[in-house]
Amino acid sequence: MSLSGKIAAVTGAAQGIGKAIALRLAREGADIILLDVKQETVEQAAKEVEALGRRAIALTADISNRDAFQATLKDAADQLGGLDIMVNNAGICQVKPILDVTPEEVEKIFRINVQGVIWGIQASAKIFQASGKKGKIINACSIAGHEGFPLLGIYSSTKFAVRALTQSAAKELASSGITVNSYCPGIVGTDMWVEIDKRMSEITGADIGATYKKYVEGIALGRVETADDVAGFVAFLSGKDSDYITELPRVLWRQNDPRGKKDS
Ligand SMILES: NC(=O)C1=CN([C@@H]2O[C@H](COP(=O)(O)OP(=O)(O)OC[C@H]3O[C@@H](n4cnc5c(N)ncnc54)[C@H](O)[C@@H]3O)[C@@H](O)[C@H]2O)C=CC1
Ligand SMILES: CC(=O)C(C)=O
Repeated sequence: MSLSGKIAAVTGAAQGIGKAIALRLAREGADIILLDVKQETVEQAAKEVEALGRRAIALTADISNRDAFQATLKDAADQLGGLDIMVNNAGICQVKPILDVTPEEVEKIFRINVQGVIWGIQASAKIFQASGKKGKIINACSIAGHEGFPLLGIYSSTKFAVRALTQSAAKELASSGITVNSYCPGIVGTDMWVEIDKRMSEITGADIGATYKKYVEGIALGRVETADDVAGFVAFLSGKDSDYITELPRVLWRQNDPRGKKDS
């Protein structure tokens, strides 16, 4: 697929899945706006994009700060000549029993994982609409957005919210030709999982590495997902071949059996 001539923004692009997405979209020909709270590493990631022959702008911004996030994104899009693809990837995890979680902790993760996605949808949709572009919005959900996991309850609830936002935005923005989808990885071997494993071991007493191993052993394909696996799917959602896909993931419409029997 070619993304030549396209401009993509990726949040949380300093490392992990976001960085892999930024580099993959650049390899497909897109110029990239990379945004993260980590200044040094996001600038380094932008240099890697430039080394692929693409234009890159590194932004240091916090997606939970609506005004600053939206203003820096708009400036960068103006500088590069527009925006075609918005990847709302940045997010944080939290490992804690529901009974122990504090109001500050709940507020923090919802401000980043949920509000940050809302501000990203708003900012990019307004840029697409102003330019008349049929842009693509792609949000980071998770398998935890489909099933609540023990000790990941608050995190899971933020990802359920991302799924709802994706579905609603897809319906609201379809008339502007904007598609809205999300990716829902399982266990991806990034720093996020290093942190989850460490926190799980503090809470449960399991050895370091044991929780990660247990989760990975349950994967049907027999190996952990990589950031590049996720980036490949996001590249598909960014390109022309996915033009008629919106509101992914969704529960497929249940159809009656044409022979007259109802499916169960
Ligand atoms: N690693 C995994 O197993 C899975 C991850 N995900 C989701 O994928 C996304 C990326 O995850 P990873 O790359 O694994 O995480 P990571 O922790 O390795 O990287 C996240 C990046 O987001 C940035 N970030 C965090 N808060 C930010 C904020 N307020 N504003 C701007 N940037 C911020 C961090 O600085 C970091 O560079 C997250 O939304 C995560 O919830 C979903 C399913 C599985
Ligand atoms: C971090 C995350 O989303 C999972 C499911 O591990």
